[in-house]
Amino acid sequence: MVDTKVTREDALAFHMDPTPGKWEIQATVPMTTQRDLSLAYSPGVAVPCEAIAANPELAYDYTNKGNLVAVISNGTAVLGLGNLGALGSKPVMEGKAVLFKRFADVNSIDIELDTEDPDEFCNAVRLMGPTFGGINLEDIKAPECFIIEQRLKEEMDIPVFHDDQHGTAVICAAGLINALKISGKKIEDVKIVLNGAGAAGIACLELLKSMGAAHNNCIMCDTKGVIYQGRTEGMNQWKSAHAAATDTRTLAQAMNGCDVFLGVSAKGAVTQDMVQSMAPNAVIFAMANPDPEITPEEVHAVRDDVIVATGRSDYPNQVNNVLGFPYLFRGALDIHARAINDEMKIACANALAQLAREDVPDEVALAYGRKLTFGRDYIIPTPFDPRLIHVIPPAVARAGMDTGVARRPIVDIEGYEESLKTRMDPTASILRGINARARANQHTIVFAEGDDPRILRAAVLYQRSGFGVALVVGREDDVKAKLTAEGLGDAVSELTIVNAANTEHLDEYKDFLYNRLQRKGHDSSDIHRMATRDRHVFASLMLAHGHADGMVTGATRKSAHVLELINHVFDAGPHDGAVGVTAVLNKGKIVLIADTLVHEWPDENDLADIAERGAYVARRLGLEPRVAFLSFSTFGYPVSERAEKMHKAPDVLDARGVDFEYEGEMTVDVALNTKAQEAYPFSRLTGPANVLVVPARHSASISVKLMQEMAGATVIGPILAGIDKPIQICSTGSTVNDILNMAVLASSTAR
Ligand SMILES: NC(=O)C1=CN([C@@H]2O[C@H](COP(=O)(O)OP(=O)(O)OC[C@H]3O[C@@H](n4cnc5c(N)ncnc54)[C@H](OP(=O)(O)O)[C@@H]3O)[C@@H](O)[C@H]2O)C=CC1
Ligand SMILES: CC(=O)C(=O)O
Ligand SMILES: [Mg+2]
Repeated sequence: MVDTKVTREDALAFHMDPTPGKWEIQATVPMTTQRDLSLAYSPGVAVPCEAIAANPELAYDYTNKGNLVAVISNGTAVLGLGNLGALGSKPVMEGKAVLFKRFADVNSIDIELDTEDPDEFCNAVRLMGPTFGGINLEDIKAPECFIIEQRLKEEMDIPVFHDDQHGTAVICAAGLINALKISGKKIEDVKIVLNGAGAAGIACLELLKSMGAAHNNCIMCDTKGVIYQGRTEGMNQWKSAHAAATDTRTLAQAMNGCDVFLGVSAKGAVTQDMVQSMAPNAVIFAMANPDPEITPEEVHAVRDDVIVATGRSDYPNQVNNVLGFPYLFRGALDIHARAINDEMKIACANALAQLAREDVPDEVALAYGRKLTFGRDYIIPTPFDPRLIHVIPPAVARAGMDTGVARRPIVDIEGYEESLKTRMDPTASILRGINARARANQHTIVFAEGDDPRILRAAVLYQRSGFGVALVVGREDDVKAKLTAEGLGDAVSELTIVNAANTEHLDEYKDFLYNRLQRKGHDSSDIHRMATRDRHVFASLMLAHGHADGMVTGATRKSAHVLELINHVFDAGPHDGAVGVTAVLNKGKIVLIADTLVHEWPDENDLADIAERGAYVARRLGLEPRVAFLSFSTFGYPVSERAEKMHKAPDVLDARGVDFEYEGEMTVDVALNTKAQEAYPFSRLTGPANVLVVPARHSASISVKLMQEMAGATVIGPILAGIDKPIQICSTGSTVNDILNMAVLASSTAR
């Protein structure tokens, strides 16, 4: 099992911070001037209104309809939790909406309808049809969901898709295609038992039968047991269609000798005895959420030849509709589809199955912390696979065009595939990589400022998120009181509190410090005071002695002051090759800015050092470095004494023969904008720069803080590079999340 423990507190905090819920709305047009107002609203808005009234197709050009999907529920079958009502279902629906955005760049809003009456439900949805490019129905119980979906499909001219039925069926089919390939069985021959005759169950069995599963080989069960021909209790027309000619009456009897078990029912419905009675090389998809019918551990305890999948992300083989609905709708929206038909669903299932059989890119392996190769523990792509967005929607769109549901077919399908690649935020995969490396490293991080509640919360999160061990420097009674005040009293026993009074290494630390500082004006009582009372020095001493792998500090004091203290223990001055590198993430881009900490006014040799350190950090983050030396001039114009050192720095790197791309001097737009780069065809940069070496510390500070304040960029760092242990220096305004990010970055870059 992948170690991603989630506590009740984590789940509630995630839904409360930074603002209640999981999404908000942003404008895509400027709304600052009188002219903007006149265009966006009256009188300008009248023009597209009249155009659309005359030709409804134009709604796809002048409104957000074409990329907007409603996730609609009445909360009658929320995951496997039962009828929680419309409001109770809202967290799941908000979640589906953000999954649409995150995985396929589809804008989505959740709508919870407070009715269990299919007529009322259908009326409400039908009336809002003009707003959306598609309707994703979610967590509506059977059999009402069948009536609702069927009626809305007939009445609406946009795709209406009940995710729990068809999304689940598509992923289940994709997984089963591959599981049967591995177990060497054919879908036409296998005996299938499906538990749960609701929305998901009926749709799964229907799709599998349309793909070749034999009616006589399939048995469906519900809370009353086997659905056999002639049964009357708890029946409806959809169950009747799958009633089997069989003498078996219970799930246990049905599973005896079967090849495939599919569970879309409830937690714990399957026992180990049932598993033992299945045929050799059996397949079990226990898809109930949040808890499966049987856990992989329970299966593996009694059988080692079974291929197991669940609906959860913390086990291998996640058979969950998150792999389907974002991409099915992406493909459907991009052809302005009238519907999502069976051919589009089957195309999606086949494309997913095919993708799992292909070589997996390193970045996916990195994000999951393990090598993924087609086999028992990898029968279906993982949700964070970046290929999904450009592989699955084209397959769906093609099938839609071939079957006549496209209002606007795609002419250049290759161009379409390329455009899909640019939809996703590349910083997400970088952050995932950093997290995965940190988790794999399991490093110990010392948090120097254990008297600050933000630091304590970040330390608790670091440990609880499974990154490794967090040590906090502080007084035990103070840390306990502060954790308790933060509502984290239970974390007191989890965190290791370190200080001069409880370490056995104090003499060793003091000797080390005395040796370094005796000729720098510090006597032994200074040394004692520093080692015992200054938490920055104490934490640095722990790091220097290998009692931690990385350090986070700076949340309570100015970084220049903290750096001075660290310098008592480490050679982290400008002449020691130390450099501060800050990562700035915004709008899908990541750039490293250096030197943000150590060199006040670097000369060309220092600038070359800074470039080398920046390139090193870039590689540790999984980026291939492209370094730009920034100035207000580009390649010698305008001539200025101040720009001269930036002009010369590339020559220094030429002489050093480094193994990364660099160029300069140049203005920041030339460094970051490929269009602006076209004016300099001789430039050695093959793309936008990702390491920006700035002329001085003041320009570094100004650019980072400007990005943070004006653009809302995420800033991680500075990380102190060039010394052999990672030290992260936060800013005094850092949030808990910023501090956690810094700890994770320190951990991922530590050796
Ligand atoms: N992994 C995935 O992607 C997905 C998983 N699911 C999961 O599937 C489950 C069902 O969802 P959905 O189809 O939407 O819900 P529905 O309410 O439409 O259907 C539930 C069905 O399960 C049956 N059932 C419930 N408990 C048991 C049990 N202990 N033994 C046998 N049958 C039982 C019910 O039987 P009866 O008819 O007798 O009441 C009913 O037929 C949920 O756990 C859900 O989380 C759903 C969609 C996607
Ligand atoms: C995954 C999903 O949609 C469900 O469990 O209901
Ligand atoms: Mg669902």
